[in-house]
Amino acid sequence: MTPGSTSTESSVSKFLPNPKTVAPKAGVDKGPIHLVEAGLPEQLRQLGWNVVFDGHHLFEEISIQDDPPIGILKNPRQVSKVCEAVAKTVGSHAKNGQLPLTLGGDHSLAMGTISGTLSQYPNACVIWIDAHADINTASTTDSGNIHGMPVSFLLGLESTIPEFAWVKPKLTADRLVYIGLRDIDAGEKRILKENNIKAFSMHEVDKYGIGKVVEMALDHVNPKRELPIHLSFDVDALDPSVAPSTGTPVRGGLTFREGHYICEAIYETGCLVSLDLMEVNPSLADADAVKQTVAVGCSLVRAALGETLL
Ligand SMILES: NC(=[NH2+])NCCC[C@H](N)C(=O)O
Ligand SMILES: [Mn+2]
Ligand SMILES: [Mn+2]
Repeated sequence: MTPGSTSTESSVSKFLPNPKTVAPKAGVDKGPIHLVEAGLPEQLRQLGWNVVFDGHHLFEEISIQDDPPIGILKNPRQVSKVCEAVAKTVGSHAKNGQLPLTLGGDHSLAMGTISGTLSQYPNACVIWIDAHADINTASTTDSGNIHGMPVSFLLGLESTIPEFAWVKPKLTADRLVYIGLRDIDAGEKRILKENNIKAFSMHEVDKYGIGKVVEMALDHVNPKRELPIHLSFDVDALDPSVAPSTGTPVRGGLTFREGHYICEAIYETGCLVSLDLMEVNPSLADADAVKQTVAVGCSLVRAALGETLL
């Protein structure tokens, strides 16, 4: 076990939606396979975790033949079903006292992971590391990509689609904080303001430094450092020079160290109960870029699970 932890097991659960139907750009489903093949489970064992690896979830059984758009939302039934299955699996790992690590896959999966986490830890807070807010509703989304919407479902800001009725709005706006934002749609800006959601964009990272930003983020969602934390890390929060293989890269992102610092600081709280690493997409870059992104992904996860520099 990692120093200071009790009998928590790391449950490496890997979930991927059907690439053809869920990911706006095919290939995001292959990210987890690369992370696992790069040796992530073994690296976590080296850190002292007892890793229970669920295997690669391809969700063929959920392959829905007829999934026409709802409004402009793409593959809504498929995404909903996969996320619901993910919610159940994450919830049952958490119930067993394990720490679910979910490797994506696109960020719509966080609807599942966070629902699962909240089923076991109803008072958990969410720290969302991303270039994007992923808080569009069915009426604000321009792309129709559900990976740009999971937060609005989790907060109950989007509840007009019966296919997603299983997503119960168990998260409240005051238990959510963002770090790394820099590409926000107009409708999302309005939603963030109207709901008083705390967000540290790259502007604040530049202004205060990452140490202060993480401290302020924790002070907002977890002032006494006593609530369970779900960390949802979209690899596109990092600058594309650090993590190039991702579907929606945005320049001006977190440095390698800033990304790792966030993970280290959250681990240090002792409150982490569930972790996502999303949006590694090996099909979108040359082999060296893929290797680099996968290596960074593995090392972010290690940092969030206790690896230290000294
Ligand atoms: N998980 C992601 N990569 N999200 C990007 C979302 C981009 C854009 N805001 C959209 O809604 O389509
Ligand atoms: Mn995202
Ligand atoms: Mn993103």
